[in-house]
Amino acid sequence: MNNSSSDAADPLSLERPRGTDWPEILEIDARAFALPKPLPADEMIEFRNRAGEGDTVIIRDTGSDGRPIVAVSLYFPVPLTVPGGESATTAGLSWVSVSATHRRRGLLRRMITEQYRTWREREFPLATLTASEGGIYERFGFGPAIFSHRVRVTPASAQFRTPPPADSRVRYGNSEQVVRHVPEVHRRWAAGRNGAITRPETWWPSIIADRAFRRNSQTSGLHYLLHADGYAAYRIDARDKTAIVEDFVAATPEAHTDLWRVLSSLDLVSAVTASIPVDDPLPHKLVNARALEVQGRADELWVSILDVVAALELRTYGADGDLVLDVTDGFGDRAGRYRLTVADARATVTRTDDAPQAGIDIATLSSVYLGGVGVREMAAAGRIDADPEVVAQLAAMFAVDEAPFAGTFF
Ligand SMILES: CC(=O)SCCNC(=O)CCNC(=O)[C@H](O)C(C)(C)COP(=O)(O)OP(=O)(O)OC[C@H]1O[C@@H](n2cnc3c(N)ncnc32)[C@H](O)[C@@H]1OP(=O)(O)O
Repeated sequence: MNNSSSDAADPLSLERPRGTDWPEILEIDARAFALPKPLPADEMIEFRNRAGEGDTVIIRDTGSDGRPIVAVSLYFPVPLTVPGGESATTAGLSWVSVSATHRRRGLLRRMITEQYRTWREREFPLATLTASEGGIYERFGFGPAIFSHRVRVTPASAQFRTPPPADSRVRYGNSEQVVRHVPEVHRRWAAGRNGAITRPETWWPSIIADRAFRRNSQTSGLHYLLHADGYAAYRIDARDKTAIVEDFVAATPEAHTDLWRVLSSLDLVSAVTASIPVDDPLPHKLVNARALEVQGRADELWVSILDVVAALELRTYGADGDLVLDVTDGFGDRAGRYRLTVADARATVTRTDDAPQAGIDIATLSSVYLGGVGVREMAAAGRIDADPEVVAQLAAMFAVDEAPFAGTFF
């Protein structure tokens, strides 16, 4: 597709935006996401740098006065670490907005159909997204693949089992130290962490700038705690004296303990909130595990396997095996039978006509791909059609040592 597509009867034209369209795109997006105002100009420039590396589509209502843009969708290249440590460049779908005046007329479906065509052409093995609502994306072959826990730690009762070191090994960082240390340690952490998103260079200026639109009059700017092998960024909400951890990276167990020890002993702070992996060791490091309360579970990252062969061959596996999967796909072109043969943790995947041992739809396969959703749970929910011994075999193959965690919203 070159610049626009619409037929004579349909005034809704799907196009690639021009540079001058961006202020209008930001307005549509702010309105659709119920934000107080569009991104400020400096943020917009950095955002367009990100978007420029992917692809943006808009839909223009050419039949209305002013030919307004009524829908937008874009993707960035998002590097994701898969089980075994390989980094896959995924198509990270984002900023999907349809004007309230044009909703439920198939505009989202039209944009995703076009994006999907581009992703297949550009040979992305996977697509990813962070979802505003849970009921939208399964129909397009996405499944929630990473869950996280929203936790609240009460400093008054959070005492560590081990005594504190003489020196905390943690210091507050000034902006120069943050720029030098934070992207580097984040990269180091993400390189080996199942499910981690490695933030591209173009993302950092906006993250570190922490511009005023990210907070209100009662919340502070980010305070960075730096450790040789990690960091934590939190802001204070002065209304209830809570610390909100917005970013936490620990590349070693020691950094995890040292940073949490400081966070959970902030004077005059009634509670510390954070999003952590579902298998985070923090509660077990505390004398009283109830000092950490799990307040909710969030679907942190959705995944869609775009190329079944490439995606399944990218990750490593917990057990050897040889199974034929019958994959169904109600949206794209991924349906078919695939033989998955795993030897020494690596897979060979081929298309086959052989009889399948398990039936699974593409969204379910995408959910279990990183090991963050269990094969047994999905089979028990009726989402995988297989005999119990095949389920046990698949579960052993897809098992991972640590639950995936993305750590970045986009
Ligand atoms: C990755 C991200 O960016 S997540 C952010 C998504 N955006 C938002 O939440 C912003 C506010 N919402 C919106 O802008 C719009 O309502 C959107 C983008 C969610 C939906 O756009 P629409 O153009 O109305 O969707 P469209 O008419 O193409 O619907 C496509 C399908 O999704 C379904 N659908 C759309 N929105 C929802 C929803 N919120 N919950 C459940 N199903 C939905 C439709 O019923 C339709 O189903 P079908 O084709 O299987 O019959």
